[in-house]
This record gives sequence, structure tokens and C-alpha cells, in this order.
Amino acid sequence: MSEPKLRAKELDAADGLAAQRAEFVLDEGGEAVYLDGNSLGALPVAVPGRVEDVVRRQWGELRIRSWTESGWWTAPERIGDRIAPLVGAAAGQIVVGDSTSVNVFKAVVGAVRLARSADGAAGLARDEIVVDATTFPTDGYIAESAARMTGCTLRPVPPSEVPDALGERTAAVLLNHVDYRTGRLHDLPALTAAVHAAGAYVVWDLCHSAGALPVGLDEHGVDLAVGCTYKYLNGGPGSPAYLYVRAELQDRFDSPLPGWNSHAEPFGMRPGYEPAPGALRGRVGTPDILSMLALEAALDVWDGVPVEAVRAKSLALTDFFLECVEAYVPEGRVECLTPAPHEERGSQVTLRCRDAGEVMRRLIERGVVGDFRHPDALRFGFTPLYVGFADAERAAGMLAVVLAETGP
Ligand SMILES: Cc1ncc(COP(=O)(O)O)c(C=O)c1O
Ligand SMILES: Nc1c(O)cccc1C(=O)C[C@H](N)C(=O)O
Repeated sequence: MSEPKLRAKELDAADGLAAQRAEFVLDEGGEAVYLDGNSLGALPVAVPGRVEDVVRRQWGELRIRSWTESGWWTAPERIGDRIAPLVGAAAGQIVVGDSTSVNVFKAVVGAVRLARSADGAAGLARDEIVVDATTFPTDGYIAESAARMTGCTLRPVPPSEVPDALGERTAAVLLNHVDYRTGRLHDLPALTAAVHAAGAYVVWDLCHSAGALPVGLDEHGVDLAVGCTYKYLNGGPGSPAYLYVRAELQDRFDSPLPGWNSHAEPFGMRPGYEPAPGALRGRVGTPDILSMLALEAALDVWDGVPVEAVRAKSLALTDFFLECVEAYVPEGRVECLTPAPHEERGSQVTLRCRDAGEVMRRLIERGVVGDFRHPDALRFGFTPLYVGFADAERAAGMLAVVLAETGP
């Protein structure tokens, strides 16, 4: 057995999270190595049965009664409270629903309104939204529209340059915790503090960090945050996203989408809008119950699993994968875009190479599933709950084979 294969065996044997893998449906019989949980998390074993119960019994038999008897109406806050400990938030600050894009809109417009209501005339002069220049596109598009609607200008800035770009005019700053392309982890505590020092409000997109590493929303005084649940939280394709509004800001949070579900008395059916207190101010319309309850079932895999243990394994996995790539792939054939320092790394490894699209196509054909991001990036996502060290070794080995086939 080769040196990396032996190491993988030892690391898997010592892995305290190894048993979690059995909670997921994976292609155990075949050669499949699933390294795309940073795009779509794997299916937890318990989800199909729970969804079947929701459909057949709750919907099929209880019908309308399920809004109360099966807890449908309160699902957005209840499931928000299940996500809260995973991102370092106390209960009552997260509401689940809508897509990440929609929540980015609520959060960014909400942040501008908070900034303007904060300090009277000075607040009104705040007319700039700063956005992560390297952001996942949807955040940039939505921020641009939010800027137009609020009479702000949009200023794209690379995250490391954000502190120098802030000023008296900055109303809101929208940042990604982990860069979707490179896997770079940004310094949430320092950037949040810098935004606050400028008197502005920060919105963090946690899509690529929630469920992969500790976030510490409350600890670091984050104002607003959004994230999806279909990556490291394994909620399923298109599962609803979430919105965090810090408790102290909730009374002043003025949602740009004040639907009837966030009304103080939704069944009062009154013509005038009066916002509900607390996290449910972030709700809009009728929740997507089937998807939402699939997510609730998926979150059971976190029972008794500390995020810190997940982070430790994530770093060990990405370190080991990089070691294997170094051992197997000829020098210079790939370039690692993911930072080496642990404090700057999320839970994925991105390698740049020639013909990356073709390389990933061949890898997937051979059972190593990562993804390709235009123009030259191979992304390998490591979900510690179900990826093991042997997977990392096998992926690096197959990468070397495919790279050899596609030229020196
Ligand atoms: C950082 C980030 N934000 C937002 C999204 C997507 O938003 P939505 O859930 O609205 O499709 C993704 C991935 O799809 C993402 O990686
Ligand atoms: N949300 C996705 C979808 O609906 C289809 C395909 C991929 C996705 C993704 O999540 C992409 C992902 N955010 C990325 O980091 O590229």
C-alpha cells in the first residue's frame, strides 16, 4: 500500500466523525467520491421517510389542520432555531424561508434603512453600498438593484480592501464569508468591526461556511446574515434559505418585503401593515412546507455534533488532499487557489489548471464528483460529515490519472 493510502487508513480509523457517514445516502458500493457538497449536500437517510409522513399524513390526512397541529405555521422560526447554534446565534434571531437571493435583498435594503434611521441627518447622508467584488454573482446583482432602489451607489471592493474603502457615506456592506470560487475564508470578526467603526451595517453571506466551520454571529456582533441550506446543511435541492437579524436590531429592521406572514396579526387580515416582533419580521409569504420540513429532518444529523469537530476534520481533510495532490500530480500542472493558512481556508480546495472543464468531466466519469467553475477552476468540496480521508486520497489519485491523460 502506498504511503498516502496508509495515511488515509490511519486518519479514517482515528476520525471521531466517521460514524456520521452512515447517516447519508452515498454510493457505498461503487467508486463514487462525492466532493460537491459545497454545491448540493448529500441526502440524509432519514429525510425520505419524514417527507413521506409530511405528504401522506400531515397533508393527505390532516390537511388544513396541519398548519397548527403539525407545526407548519411556526416552522420558519422553529427551524431557524435549529440552525442558530450552527452559526453561533442564540435562539429567536433566524427565520427560514425564501431563497438566498431574496434574503440578500431583504438584508441589504434592511441594512441601508437601519443605517439611515440610526443617526438622524447624518444617517440620511449615507448613500453607498459596498459589495464584495469577488462575490457569488447573485449577491452582486441583488446589491446593484438594492442600491438603485435606495438611491445609493454600489461600490465593488475586494474584501481585504474593505476597511480602507469605508467612510461616512457607507450605509451597508455585503460580504461573503467564504469565497465560492477559491474557498478563501474572510476575516469576519475584523471586517465586522471595521464596518461598525465606520457607523455602517454589515450583511454576511454564509452559504459556504454554515455547517463547515464556526461562524460566531452573536460573538462578533454581526448585524445581518443570510445563507442557503442545500450545501453543508444538506437540506436538499432548492431548500429554503435563512435570514439572521441581530436581536438588538430587530425592532428597527424594516423589511422591504413586508408580506402577511410577518404581520403582527396575520389572520387579522387588516389593510395596514404592522410588523411582528422578533425574527419573524423576516418572513414574507406562505412557507414552502415540503422543502422546509425536509430541511428540518436533515438537520437531525447535527444532533450531538459540535461544529468545532467538523472544522477540525475539514482542515485535516483539505490538508491531506493537498498533500496527496502534491505527492501524485507533477509539479506545476495545477495551481492551488485556496489559501494554505488555516485561518484563510473554508472547506473546499480549488485547483486551477488548463482544460479544467474537460478534466472535471473525466473525473466525474470516473466517479470523483467535484465541479468546474469558469474559466479554469476545479472545485473539490469536503463535507466532514460524510467525506473521509480515503475519499481525499482516491480523488487526488484519479486527478493525477486524468491530468496525465489530458497532457503534460
Ligand atoms: C455565496 C452564494 N450566495 C448565494 C447563492 C445562491 O443563491 P440562491 O439560493 O438564491 O440560488 C450561492 C449558490 O448558489 C452562493 O454560493
Ligand atoms: N444553487 C445551485 C443550483 O440551484 C444549481 C447548481 C448549483 C448551485 C449552487 O449552489 C452553486 C454554488 N452556489 C456555487 O458555489 O457555485
